[in-house]
Amino acid sequence: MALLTVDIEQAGYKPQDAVISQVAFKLERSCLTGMIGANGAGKSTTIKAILQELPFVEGNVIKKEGTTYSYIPERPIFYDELTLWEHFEFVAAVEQLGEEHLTYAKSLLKKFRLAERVHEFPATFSKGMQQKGMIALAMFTNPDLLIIDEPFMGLDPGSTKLLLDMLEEEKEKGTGILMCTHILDTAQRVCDSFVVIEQGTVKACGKLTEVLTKCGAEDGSLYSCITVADDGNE
Ligand SMILES: Nc1ncnc2c1ncn2[C@@H]1O[C@H](COP(=O)(O)OP(=O)(O)OP(=O)(O)O)[C@@H](O)[C@H]1O
Repeated sequence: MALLTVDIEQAGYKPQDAVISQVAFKLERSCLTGMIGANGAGKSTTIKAILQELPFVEGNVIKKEGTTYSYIPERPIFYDELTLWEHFEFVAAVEQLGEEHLTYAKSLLKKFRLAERVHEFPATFSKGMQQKGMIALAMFTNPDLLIIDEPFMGLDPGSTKLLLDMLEEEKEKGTGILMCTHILDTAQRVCDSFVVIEQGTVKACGKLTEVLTKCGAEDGSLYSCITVADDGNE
């Protein structure tokens, strides 16, 4: 059974006002799935439906029993009154995680060159540092499933490379990953499967070759799978 089976008929922010419809795909273990689409296509809304944060969802999002997940939002969210390290301690306490998780957290923070800053408040960090803090917070719990919205925003080239290596390691551990991104050349290189969202619905889904064929991308590039809606202006 897949880690997560998404089969949404309709979903949105107000009852009976669908923003996405007929969105169906599966997330498997050890598989990095890239969700791509133009601005406003419905990627973040699909993620919110998966996280059960939408008031209106018709259909099903079925998690395999016992599956744990972590979510890395597009914009980092921290508690103002907690230092970065206190965030790790807080999550560890709430989720009843053992000392080995906090040891793993320290190694992640070291890799991200945040070890010296852990006792400071994240609000005083740069955007990229906040993003790396969020990534470490999501990973230290060792979830079965990682859901990541635009992970490369604000990351310097070294941190981007580090994150890509970490995603590879996560996959080797068996983690399933859903990653929303506009960095399509990177997505094309690293993702195992794709979900192309257009105007709130799935335009294509599957391995690269299937998706390129379904989208008629004759140049073999994911960029050709994304149609930007005409806003009617000259
Ligand atoms: N909180 C909200 N309330 C009402 N409508 C919303 C809300 N958030 C998003 N929408 C609408 O839902 C549609 C899909 O937006 P969504 O944020 O899912 O797009 P996206 O594919 O993630 O875009 P982007 O690449 O710009 O992040 C858009 O028309 C947007 O205006």
